[in-house]
Amino acid sequence: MYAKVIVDVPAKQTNRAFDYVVPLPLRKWVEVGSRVGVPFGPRVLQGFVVELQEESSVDPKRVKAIQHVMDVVPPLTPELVGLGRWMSGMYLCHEVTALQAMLPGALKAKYERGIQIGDHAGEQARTALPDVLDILEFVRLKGTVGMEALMERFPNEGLLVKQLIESGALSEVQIVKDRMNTKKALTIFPPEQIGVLEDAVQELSVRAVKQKEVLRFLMDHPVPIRLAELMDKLQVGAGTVKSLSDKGWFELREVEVGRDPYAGRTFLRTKPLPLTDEQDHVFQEIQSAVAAHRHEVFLLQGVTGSGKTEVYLQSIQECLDQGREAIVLVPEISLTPQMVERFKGRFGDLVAVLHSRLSNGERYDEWRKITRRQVKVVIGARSAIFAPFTRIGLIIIDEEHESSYKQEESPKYHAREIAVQRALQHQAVVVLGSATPSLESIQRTRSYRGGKPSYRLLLMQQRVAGRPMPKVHIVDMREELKGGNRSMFSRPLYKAIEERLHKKEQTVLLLNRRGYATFVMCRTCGFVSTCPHCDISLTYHQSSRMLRCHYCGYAEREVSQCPSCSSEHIRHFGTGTQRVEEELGKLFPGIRVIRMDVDTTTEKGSHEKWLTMFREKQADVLLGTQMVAKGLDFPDVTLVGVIAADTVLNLPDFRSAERTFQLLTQVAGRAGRHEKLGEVFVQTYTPEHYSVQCASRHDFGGFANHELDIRATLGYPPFQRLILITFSHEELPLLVKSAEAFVTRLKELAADQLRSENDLFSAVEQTPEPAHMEVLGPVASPISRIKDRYRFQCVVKYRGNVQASQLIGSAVSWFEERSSKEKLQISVDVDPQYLM
Ligand SMILES: Nc1ncnc2c1ncn2[C@@H]1O[C@H](COP(=O)(O)OP(=O)(O)OP(=O)(O)O)[C@@H](O)[C@H]1O
Ligand SMILES: [Zn+2]
Ligand SMILES: [Zn+2]
Repeated sequence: MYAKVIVDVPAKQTNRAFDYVVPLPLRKWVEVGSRVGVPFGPRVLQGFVVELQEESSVDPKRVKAIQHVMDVVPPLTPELVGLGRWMSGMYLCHEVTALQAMLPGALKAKYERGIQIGDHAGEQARTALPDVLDILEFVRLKGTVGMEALMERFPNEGLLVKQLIESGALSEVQIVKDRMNTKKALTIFPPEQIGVLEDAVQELSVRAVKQKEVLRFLMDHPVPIRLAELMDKLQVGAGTVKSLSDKGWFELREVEVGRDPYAGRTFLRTKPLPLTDEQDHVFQEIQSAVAAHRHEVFLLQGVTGSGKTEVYLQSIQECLDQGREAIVLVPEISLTPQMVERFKGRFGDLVAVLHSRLSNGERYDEWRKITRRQVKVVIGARSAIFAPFTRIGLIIIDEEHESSYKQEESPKYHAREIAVQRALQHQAVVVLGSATPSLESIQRTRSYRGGKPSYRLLLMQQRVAGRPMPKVHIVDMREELKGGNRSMFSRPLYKAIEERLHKKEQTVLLLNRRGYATFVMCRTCGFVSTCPHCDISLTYHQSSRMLRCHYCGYAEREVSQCPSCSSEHIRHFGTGTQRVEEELGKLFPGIRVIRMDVDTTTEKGSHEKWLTMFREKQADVLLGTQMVAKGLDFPDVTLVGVIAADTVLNLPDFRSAERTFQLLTQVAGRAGRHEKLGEVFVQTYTPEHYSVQCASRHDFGGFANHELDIRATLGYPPFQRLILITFSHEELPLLVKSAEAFVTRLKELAADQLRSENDLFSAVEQTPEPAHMEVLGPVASPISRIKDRYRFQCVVKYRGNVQASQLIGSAVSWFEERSSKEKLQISVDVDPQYLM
């Protein structure tokens, strides 16, 4: 038997599968998805088995053998291995990079695997076959057995061992000298004859109050308890407990604990709520697709507070009832304890939580619950999309428009695309939910394939219980300036905050820090410098005092007078949260402000801490960046203020209007979600802009139509797709020369393909849209130098049946063959979220 193995060296030369013999003793242990050690040149490397076959076309004398297998249960499923191949073609990354991205960090480190007796060994032992007893006995005697020792002793029992692990009779662990090891905790085991503690209490001196308290507690609760928990409960020191165990009243020893980050927290079980008509309609659609095992993608557009989460919960229940599994993605910053609580409250221990604030070890424990089939639901941020489930029925992506679903480093995948790809393999349903769906997704509900829209649109236009949407006021900051107000707070917003302080209600203030001080705007008339070729605002470069276009390279000198109204109040624009906080303090002495931004939330758990404080009304104002805009559900928030809506609007990015609309809608949605009415003030220098106007009317449809028209005219997504190619080199002249050579070659390749493609189209007379591809640039990247490397970029725009990734792949190979010694780096970003 032969295995095709992808070795763990992300390089062009190793970006293919190599053939290895599977030696006889390993045959029962190796599967597609197994990690193996293979000889490669002088070294032994880690690799992934991606295929098994009876024959190999490689000369048998030259084929080497797999040395060892690293895990009993392969960390990847055959489906994920296939996904890795797809990703490498789609996103132009090394296959091994894609596979590695699917594993929890703990598994990427150097380590060894071992087998121990599991929690359920006892049950097995009673009913088991002699073979099983042999294995269990062997492991029991050794404590921890290395993979190799086990395989040597039971070469033919691979399947059986896997079954034992699945049933919990054995458990796979990491034997590492490192921190990743499974965690142990000192635990108290009360004696079986609990009555003896009564004697102990009598024996102790009257002054040993604390010790007696511990013993009494154990008599009332005669079950094992962690030392830390007991100390916490009774407010006693470790010494007190230790002295009791030294006297032999009970046993104190270390046991392995799952690092469940939510351990010890009790989640109130919740029952499904009776659905509103709108919710029920949506739920029926989703549930019937799930029940029919029909692959379908739904776009659920529901206004803020319409009760999307309840629909998710009931759909998941439906999926579980069918014996299938569900993945829920939420943006990292919405993955708060409140969010987790809603899922754990409904599904209890069937839920695993994966997010980046967990330590490597915690993540690994959660991930193991999936491979051990202990959980049926995974809730997590982007990378949870790779959860190694084998019977997926439903994948939910909440806030599907969020740009954080796109990974910025290789593999530069979009979780939405991965979700659809995986769901296709599982005949599963995808639900993309948002109050402000991305235009890409909206367009897919309107474009038909085989008579059906690619995505199906489901709508929820009412808030639950007939609660009204908050009233949104647009405040024209140009008028404020004319009226002599130079403060960053307009008079209406000032009054509104004052009122809330008086009524003891709460306020959320949003300041967008992205794009800090980068664009130039006239404070008198709102004029913003834009590129004459691209309809995108120019970026101010402090060092050269120039304004530049990041798409086409156009540049102009900084101006000191507004070209539109000749005012001298023109300057680069931006303000920080800290300054807003100071000003609040001056305007409203004694005001209690919680500031949430990157500076105040770096510490683990700080994000949750601030939100809890705010929920408990320890502050009047929650002031922050984007992180205050999403998912928060506080009953006493009746006012939302946006300090400057324009900061996003004028970013040099074709998505800036979309992002502005999304942000304004999301943050407005935080107000008045419960009994009290909500009110929103949006301060802006461009009150007439359609993104501001539509957001103020809660008019998603109007915004989408307007924006789609513009995108169609300018040839931007979703009508054309983009690929960003970035070149970098230490020497500028070489970089420019290479980038130009690359672009020339790419254009040649594209011309060839397009010719044949469009010939084909005209031959069959059925072209929905003719294939088209253009290459813009190369121009200097917006960030023109990083770590002493200069950067240039080009943007590929294409539509129709163009194999753009493949074309770029060929151009990259062509280039690398010619210039192997030059240190030019090329990085490719398919469907980039930011063109930087
Ligand atoms: N059928 C229902 N009956 C009563 N209350 C409900 C129902 N569905 C949801 N709710 C409540 O309505 C509130 C808003 O629901 P939820 O948070 O799910 O909205 P959402 O659409 O996810 O909002 P957002 O997009 O703003 O996060 C919650 O407090 C929720 O418990
Ligand atoms: Zn002006
Ligand atoms: Zn331009």
